[in-house]
Amino acid sequence: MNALNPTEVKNMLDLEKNTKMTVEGLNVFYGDTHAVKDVSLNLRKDEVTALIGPSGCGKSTFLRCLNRMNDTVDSCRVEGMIKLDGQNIYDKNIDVVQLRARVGMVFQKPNPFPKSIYDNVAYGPRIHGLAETSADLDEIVATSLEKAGLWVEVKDRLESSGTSLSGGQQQRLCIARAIAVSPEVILMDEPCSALDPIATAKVEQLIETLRGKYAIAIVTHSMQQAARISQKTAFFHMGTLIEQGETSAIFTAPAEEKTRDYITGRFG
Ligand SMILES: Nc1ncnc2c1ncn2[C@@H]1O[C@H](COP(=O)(O)OP(=O)(O)OP(=O)(O)O)[C@@H](O)[C@H]1O
Repeated sequence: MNALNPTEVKNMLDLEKNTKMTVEGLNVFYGDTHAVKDVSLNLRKDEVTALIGPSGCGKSTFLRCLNRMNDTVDSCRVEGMIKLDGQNIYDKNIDVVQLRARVGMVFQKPNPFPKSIYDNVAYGPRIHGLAETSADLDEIVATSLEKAGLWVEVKDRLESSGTSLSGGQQQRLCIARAIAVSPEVILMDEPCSALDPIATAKVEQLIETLRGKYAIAIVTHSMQQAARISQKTAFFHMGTLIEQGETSAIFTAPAEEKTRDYITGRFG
């Protein structure tokens, strides 16, 4: 075998250094339904990865395995290996509450708690003991709201209910809530599908500002959105990962016919 040249070695080390999560041979079943079939995919800490594909192809199931949200579904069985920084997240010694702080999630429908804006963001840091004093907590809440691009809009009404905000603001509040516990990965399951175009644009801008600070995986039905916000794209079809790669390549020169048919709107 030929030795690797220095550039190849550097590329391999960079890849290793920037990989946050690795998924190898993932199979997921709901009873007899084989929802995800032998999927292997890595998430890098400096990138947004978009998961696309027609309804029912297993995108959400895949995403929900990354922080063990599927543990809550009785019929769900997960096989294969998912590692966070090299550690198997399905290991019996893993504390799932800690895991979900490290791998946060934002859902399709904004789901703020029926509490004040302040308490929505403070909830996680409180239960994880991240603030020693109330001033520390104030600081975490303010910083998280700033990072979520919501601070200016809510700083004078922190005691108002989170549910009193507009849909787009609620979604950014949910992102602030995820950020508040200093996650390393943020999973987003169609975070804009319940939002109007202006609120969608704000969330997309926010994702762009979060890129590089967190590994981000986003399920989206909008191919325009995937093209705008992601660096990597993975195309699923009937539980199988058909193709993955640079977003620009997937959308301009897909290798697989199925991918081409999907992105050109022939099915889905
Ligand atoms: N809780 C569940 N119980 C049983 N089957 C489920 C459950 N959740 C998903 N499935 C099945 O698993 C398969 C994959 O569903 P999944 O929701 O992951 O697809 P998806 O690509 O995210 O779809 P969509 O784009 O419509 O949200 C489907 O056949 C679905 O019916």
